[in-house]
Amino acid sequence: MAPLFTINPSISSSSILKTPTKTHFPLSKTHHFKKKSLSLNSVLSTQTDQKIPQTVQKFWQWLKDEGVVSAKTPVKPGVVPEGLGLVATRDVSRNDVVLEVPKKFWINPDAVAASEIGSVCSGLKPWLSVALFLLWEKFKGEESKWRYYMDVLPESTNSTIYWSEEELVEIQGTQLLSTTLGVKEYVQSEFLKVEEEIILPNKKLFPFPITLDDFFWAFGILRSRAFSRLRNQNLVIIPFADLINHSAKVTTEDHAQEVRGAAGLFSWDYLFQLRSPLSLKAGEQVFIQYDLNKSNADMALDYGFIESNPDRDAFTLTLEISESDEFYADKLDIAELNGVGETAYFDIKYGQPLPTAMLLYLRLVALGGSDAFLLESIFRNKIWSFLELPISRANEGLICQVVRTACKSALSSYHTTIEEDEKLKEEGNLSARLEMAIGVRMGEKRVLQQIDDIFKERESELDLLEYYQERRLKDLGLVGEQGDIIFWEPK
Ligand SMILES: C[S@@+](CC[C@H](N)C(=O)[O-])C[C@H]1O[C@@H](n2cnc3c(N)ncnc32)[C@H](O)[C@@H]1O
Repeated sequence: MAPLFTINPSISSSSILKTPTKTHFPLSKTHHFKKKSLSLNSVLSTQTDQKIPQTVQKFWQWLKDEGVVSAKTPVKPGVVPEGLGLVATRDVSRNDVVLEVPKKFWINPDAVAASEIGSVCSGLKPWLSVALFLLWEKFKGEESKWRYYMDVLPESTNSTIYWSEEELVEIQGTQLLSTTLGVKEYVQSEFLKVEEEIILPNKKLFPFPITLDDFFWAFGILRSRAFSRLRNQNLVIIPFADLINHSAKVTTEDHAQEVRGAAGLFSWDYLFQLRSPLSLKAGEQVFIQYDLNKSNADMALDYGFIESNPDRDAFTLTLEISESDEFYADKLDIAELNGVGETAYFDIKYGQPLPTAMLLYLRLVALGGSDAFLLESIFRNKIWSFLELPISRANEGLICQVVRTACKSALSSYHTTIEEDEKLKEEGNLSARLEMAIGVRMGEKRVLQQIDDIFKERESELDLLEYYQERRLKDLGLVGEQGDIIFWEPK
């Protein structure tokens, strides 16, 4: 029998915010803010604080000049352990509006369409057009309307798309590594297409060389800073609002919204409005929750940091109906009738039960031998509900065996054990990237271990489980409560 499941990452290349790669950003002559890890208290007191980089001070002045912020705005940019962040300038109550940014300062596909490069970007995927726009504005340097914003953008993050080969060795065997490589390949191929179809044929619009590294920079910026949960806005960068950092302490996600309101002295427009999810004292940093559903591997790829919370540990199991299965067509038909396909992905999270559909799918994939009659068309409408419970000892045993073998094989492909990782963590003194690598590989292994434990326990219960034929006899009233067969006795 072909392998029941392969272990590989699921990469969606359809949307930027689920997909992307490496490097250095030599780009323009404008100087970039270099991340520093200063303590919060040392920073933010006044507008002219020398510890605030010049670029940030100029950005703040620009926001004031443009009327985006005023004396009423209760936050300002500051240097914090996460790079730049937003810090309260006075006490803020939970749910208070901390900032509003008018639509004319949003960078989204509409802004690109209205720009000089709009005509050549019209057929592009939204993320590609915004990425090109960022690069185009960046290269314009002093000429750019967005120069003060461009100057506060980081050169890179700790996202795995920027890791060196040596650093990537630390996530050897992980799904994060396969996803990272897949995303890098995807971004590279999109870059080559855009270069050939848009950049090179429009030399007047793009008189400067755009390298793959530049493109990765733009991709990383989008991936780590774009807001995607606004009504009508699937991909939008909001300068100033994008300085906000994430904290696990925030457990709600609805902090941002689009409202209509005053955008300057005489005009009304849509505003991006951000509320503080927590109450704060003056001088404290404002945080939001980026995404409750992302695993640590997603966070490492998108934002370049992870949480120590084991609830973020996850592993995606990929199960498939093999084309070489003699019942391939019937199984596929049944799967499709029930909303799954030839390949199914199941995200397993640490500490949470297995997804319900996973056992059904496994039982279907493993169906064969004397159970194969259930695949006949007369059972087509009922088979999915039959699969909710164990079918036969052979079927359930096969599932356990295959899943456990796959877990063990996946576990052996990591170059360290959970215990070795724990020891490294205890020893401390790790770089941010190494700490992330250890956290993610340990998390994946913990989930694999958990899956193995679940199926190990199930394997030990195989003799105690009730199977399809027994249930059927019971339904027909032919089996007693104790499992004894009731024979018909003529009176
Ligand atoms: C939307 S930006 C926030 C502003 C950013 N700190 C800066 O300096 O421009 C998201 C990036 O901030 C950093 N960041 C946000 N929250 C963080 C956290 N809790 N721990 C570490 N880094 C964080 C990561 O580099 C992430 O990619």
